[in-house]
Amino acid sequence: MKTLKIAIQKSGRLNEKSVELLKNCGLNFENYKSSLISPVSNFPLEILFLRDDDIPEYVQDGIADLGIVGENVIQETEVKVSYLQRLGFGKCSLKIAVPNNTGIESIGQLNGRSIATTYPVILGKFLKEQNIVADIRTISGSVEISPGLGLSDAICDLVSTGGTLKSNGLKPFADVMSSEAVLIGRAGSENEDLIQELIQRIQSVLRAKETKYVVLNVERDNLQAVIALLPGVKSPSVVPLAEEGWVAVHTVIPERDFWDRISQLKQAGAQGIVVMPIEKIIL
Ligand SMILES: Nc1ncnc2c1ncn2[C@@H]1O[C@H](COP(=O)(O)OP(=O)(O)OP(=O)(O)O)[C@@H](O)[C@H]1O
Ligand SMILES: O=P(O)(O)OC[C@H]1O[C@H](OP(=O)(O)OP(=O)(O)O)[C@H](O)[C@@H]1O
Ligand SMILES: [Mg+2]
Repeated sequence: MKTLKIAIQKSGRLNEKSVELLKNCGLNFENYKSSLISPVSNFPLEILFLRDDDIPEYVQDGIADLGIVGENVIQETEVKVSYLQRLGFGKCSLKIAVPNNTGIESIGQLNGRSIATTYPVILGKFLKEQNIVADIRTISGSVEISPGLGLSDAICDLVSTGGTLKSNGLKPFADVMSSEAVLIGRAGSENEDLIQELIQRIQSVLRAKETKYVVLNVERDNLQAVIALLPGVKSPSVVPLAEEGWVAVHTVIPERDFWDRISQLKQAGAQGIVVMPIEKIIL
């Protein structure tokens, strides 16, 4: 049988979450710091540990069948790959930032200025769309210190908490793109069946992350009111309790409005609410 290859980041921001996702899919593999390639013992898959910049090209060229990488890297490398699944981690934004005390107040004032970045392709396209002609200074890291060193008037870099900008006396000025980790592949792969199997496993893990399993007790008289508040995968399971007139309701609740729903359920008569994490939801 053919063995698939998936490329993930060797070390850095996406490594841990990528490994965790694959492990949660039930894949068994060793994850030594020195491993560059690791076979999966219970699925026809090998994991390649790479610099994230190389991942889109490896997938485009068919060296890897799949990859996990930030959208920012895909856009910057301008490769042709298919987005198979958004993964919900590595969320950040690419922003232009300027020193706190700068005279630059509007986007038009970037004309004729210099902007340091590790993303010259994305920034170049953005400036063109905005009809700005600026001097893009491509550097390979520590972008935030360049205005302080007199290397540039502004920067364009990834931001999540904003802590790095703040500690370097910079403020966000314009949003260029938002990004998260995505699963990428190549159109027309000959291993479509195996790829689909892996995507379904990944989706079942992602679905489970967004929901909680809830068991609650309620008097039969209040059962309909409680059921009306439950979304559930299908209708909830209702199990009679030893105590006459009471039932246990088993259901699945989305994480996003969890606490609102729990307080509504309590008001409707739910008691003894037990909440459990879900490992996988297979549709
Ligand atoms: N502050 C952040 N918060 C959340 N996600 C981030 C942040 N910074 C970067 N990312 C995402 O994580 C990806 C990897 O970031 P990292 O800093 O590890 O890259 P790198 O230094 O280029 O790593 P490599 O050594 O693999 O080339 C980025 O391309 C981006 O998609
Ligand atoms: O808004 P914040 O939460 O402060 O995050 C932003 C920082 O994170 C990224 O760098 P990272 O820490 O990954 O280091 P790197 O420059 O070595 O890639 C990015 O290049 C910023 O410097
Ligand atoms: Mg990189």
